[in-house]
Amino acid sequence: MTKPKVLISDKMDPNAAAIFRMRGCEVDEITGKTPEELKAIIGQYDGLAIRSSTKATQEIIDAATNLKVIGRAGIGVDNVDIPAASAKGIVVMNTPFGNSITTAEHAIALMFALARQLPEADLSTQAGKWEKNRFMGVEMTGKTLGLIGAGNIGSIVADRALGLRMKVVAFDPFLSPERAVDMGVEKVELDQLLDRADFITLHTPLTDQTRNILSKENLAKTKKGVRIVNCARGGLIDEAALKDALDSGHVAGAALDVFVTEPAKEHPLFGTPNFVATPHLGASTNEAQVNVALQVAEQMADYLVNGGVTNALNMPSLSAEEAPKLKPYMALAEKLGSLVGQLTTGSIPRISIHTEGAATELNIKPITAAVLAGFLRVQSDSVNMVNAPFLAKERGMEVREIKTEREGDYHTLIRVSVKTEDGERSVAGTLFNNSEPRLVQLFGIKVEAELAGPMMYIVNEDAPGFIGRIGTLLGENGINIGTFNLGRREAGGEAVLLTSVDSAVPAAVLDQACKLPGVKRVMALAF
Ligand SMILES: NC(=O)c1ccc[n+]([C@@H]2O[C@H](COP(=O)([O-])OP(=O)(O)OC[C@H]3O[C@@H](n4cnc5c(N)ncnc54)[C@H](O)[C@@H]3O)[C@@H](O)[C@H]2O)c1
Ligand SMILES: O=C(O)[C@H](O)COP(=O)(O)O
Repeated sequence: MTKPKVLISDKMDPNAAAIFRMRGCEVDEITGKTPEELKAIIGQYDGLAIRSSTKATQEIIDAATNLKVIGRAGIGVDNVDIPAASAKGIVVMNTPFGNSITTAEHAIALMFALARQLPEADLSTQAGKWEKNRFMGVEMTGKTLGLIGAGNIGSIVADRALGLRMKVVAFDPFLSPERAVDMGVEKVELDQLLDRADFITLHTPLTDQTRNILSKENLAKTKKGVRIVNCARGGLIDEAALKDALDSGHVAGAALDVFVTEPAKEHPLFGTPNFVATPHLGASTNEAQVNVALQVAEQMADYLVNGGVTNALNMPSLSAEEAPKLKPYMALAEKLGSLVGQLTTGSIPRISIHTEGAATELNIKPITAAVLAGFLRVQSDSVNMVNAPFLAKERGMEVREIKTEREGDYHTLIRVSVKTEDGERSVAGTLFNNSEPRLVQLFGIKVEAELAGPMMYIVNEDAPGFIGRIGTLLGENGINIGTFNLGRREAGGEAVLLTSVDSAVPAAVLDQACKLPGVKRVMALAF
């Protein structure tokens, strides 16, 4: 088996390359490439490991003919075109916790830098000025910190600020009142935060809702003398309005680690009094870089070598505990999806995934993704569990998930139903020995079949002599039968045959089968 090949395209702790090699991947470390240079080489790689410098744009993704996974050694993935990656079936992963403490500490460090004007005091002192009376700071104890965004990093900042005896108020629409109580913060609306905070720190991703959250208007609503720290993403603050507010003295200090345009080698804010800048250093400690490098390499290698998925942003994650239990269910789900996909034509406005009995205890998302992948792969080879939900949505398919905890005829069951122009059609399967996928119902007819390899599907009238005739036809054409699975609605009624064969049935043989007495439909299937 050829080894998966990974490109590390941003500066990363050497542990990442070591882990990739240890886990059986080939790895190249090539940093500082221009987009054109990256485009020229990306086709060779199965995995791309990045930090924030590499931009995984639509153009790069289009050129990435073999790419299966993009791993971000860090948190923010605004440098990855996730819809483009999803459409191409590429998993995008990040390491959501590896650098949170370090970044929170940087935010606290910048708050202290502003409170005591540390950078200016250092410059002045080392210039031999000893300006003891110029630098009058403020105490943080007793002051109010306004957190915009109270997720992983925001909550660590809150914890440290409470340790400094600050009062913490937080604006985060997704923060539950219970979590706010646990964190020891007061949940407030943005306007209240702006009105009350002596310090403001930002900890949200950059989205349409958070872009310019500290706009000119909102900066005007802040308390006079406020100090602002942004260690999250450039674009959360209107930089021109911030410059005006610093110049007017309304804002007493601002510290930015991140900028609208990076690298920020020149900027109107540079040189403004009470302004502190760092070059996107939030995650830059030895500890955080080792954490994210180890984690991203483990996660990516897991996916490339074993198909394990952790911290993916565009597909359901499978924990190490869940994976072994879910694996046979996903195989069953994919086969059922594929069977329905092969047996139905025309537009499918709705697909329903119904679990019964033991299957209901599992995370249904990977099962749904596997059904959709099996179903849509009939139309395109490039469909996988990552892009299948996305493609289903794009094709206007409603996806329903239904659970019935009570067991029916089987202790565990997955039923896949599609709405077609001729009505609802469904197939169902179970697991024998908790591990072997079996089809148990096909369009309302009970059967028992293993869906594997090349198969032939026949719908016929139940009548004596049919089995002999079909056996003879296949035998005369040198096609060996593996399994022979029959089912019927009632004696003499509609019957189905699903037979596995050792070689694909040629079109001419399918034609001859179609002409046998009582045969209504014949199809070759493949699993
Ligand atoms: N400077 C750096 O080097 C550095 C390092 C790590 C992370 N970051 C950035 O910090 C940010 C936060 O990271 P995190 O790990 O805490 O993320 P997180 O997802 O854990 O938390 C983000 C929080 O923002 C909240 N949020 C979303 N929309 C909001 C809105 N409109 N208003 C207010 N709150 C909103 C979410 O509810 C969530 O609680 C990310 O953008 C990340 O990229 C920067
Ligand atoms: O989102 C992140 O993790 C930070 O912005 C860190 O970025 P970096 O890996 O480029 O330092």
